[in-house]
Amino acid sequence: MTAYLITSVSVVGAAPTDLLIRDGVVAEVGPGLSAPDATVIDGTGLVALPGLVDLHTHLREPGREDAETVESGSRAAALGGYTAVCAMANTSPVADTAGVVEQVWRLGREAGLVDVQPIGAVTVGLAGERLAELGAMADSAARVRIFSDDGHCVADPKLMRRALEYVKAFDGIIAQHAEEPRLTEGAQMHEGEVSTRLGLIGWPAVAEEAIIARDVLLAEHVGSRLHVCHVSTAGSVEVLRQAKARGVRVTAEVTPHHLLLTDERAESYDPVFKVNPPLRTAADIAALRAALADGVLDVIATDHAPHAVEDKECEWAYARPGMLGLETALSIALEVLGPRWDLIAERMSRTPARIAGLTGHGIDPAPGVPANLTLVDPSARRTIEPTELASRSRNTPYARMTLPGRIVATFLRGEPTVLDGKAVN
Ligand SMILES: NC(=O)N[C@@H](CC(=O)O)C(=O)O
Ligand SMILES: [Zn+2]
Ligand SMILES: [Zn+2]
Repeated sequence: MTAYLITSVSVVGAAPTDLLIRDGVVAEVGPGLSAPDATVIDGTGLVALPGLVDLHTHLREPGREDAETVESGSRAAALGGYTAVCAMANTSPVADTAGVVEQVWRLGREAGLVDVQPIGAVTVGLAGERLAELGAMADSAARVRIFSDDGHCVADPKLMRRALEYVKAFDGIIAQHAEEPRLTEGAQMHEGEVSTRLGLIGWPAVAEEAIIARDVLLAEHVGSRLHVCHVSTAGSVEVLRQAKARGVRVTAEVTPHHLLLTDERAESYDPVFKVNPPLRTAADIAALRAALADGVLDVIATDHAPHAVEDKECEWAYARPGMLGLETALSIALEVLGPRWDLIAERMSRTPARIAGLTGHGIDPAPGVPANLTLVDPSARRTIEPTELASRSRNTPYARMTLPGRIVATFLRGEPTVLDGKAVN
């Protein structure tokens, strides 16, 4: 195993120091380290962060390997500075049994680029009718702790209650895609001025807020853990703020795209901007950013949603919702938050690792800590070229945009997965 000496690097924004990585851990931290056998990486101007952790990734395997595989998505993740991702269950077949979650987990180990932690479905086939084998998935080799029907809402309140009750036994979490289906029938974009002007059926903010309000009450009643996926509206933030003030065990995530892009992007009719929940208004973005800073929103999660060309390059109404996220998330965080490294580490690494129970991740580089970390060049700017992404899909909403920050290297348990900005394997 090669040792790595990273010189003059800022650890989460602190004054420059040296980092020695050896035998899978951070062996030493301090100025003027020497290690003759180590490969030296000049860290001048770079920031070391604990490896990023994504609570919400779609890897598409099994079933849509043309759009992404566990391996291609893992490579995209590593290039984005991630050392662990949670893989959503809306694959084909659905990850609703111990067999499928173990398959995804095993594929992740074989790829070896990030730790892939499968999320299990809440209901059989994501159909919202009966609970999946949550216990069998929890007891499987994949040790599933987060369950979600993401892509669909667990709309039936009785099923949602039973799911929350069930996972309480092993301190599991239900991660909800909050969308009241009756309020979003035929919806194409955010319901507001722009949808009226374009004549597209709207997806009202209240369809999200009503489910979150119901679910925090259910979680409170049951005393169980709820996680809210991709929060997109100012009203949702207020519901969450009140629930947290009451002590409800709820956590919430926001995506990079909901922090940056507005519903006006739909004016182009370019389906790359079609996503669920839809892009909202500037006022929503302001509320989401404030909530991310004050902690009502716990986590930035990518909702990386690769789609094949034929599912995206078609008429808006027929296009699948979803956008790529893994390879651009840190740049968007820098664009939105600026160089607030401690906040970035908290929202993109420490807190998501804690929520998912991923031991060894989300820990700032310090002696003895597993060497799961990433090196960022904050002064670099890069123009996003879809064909240069490692994802098998091309549906990035940031094509040809110039964004701050570049991932220089990523280490998983002391082994580089990315060096000089390029994937190692
Ligand atoms: N976000 C999306 O627009 N799409 C996701 C599903 C989801 O996250 O709801 C997908 O699987 O493509
Ligand atoms: Zn969703
Ligand atoms: Zn999703």
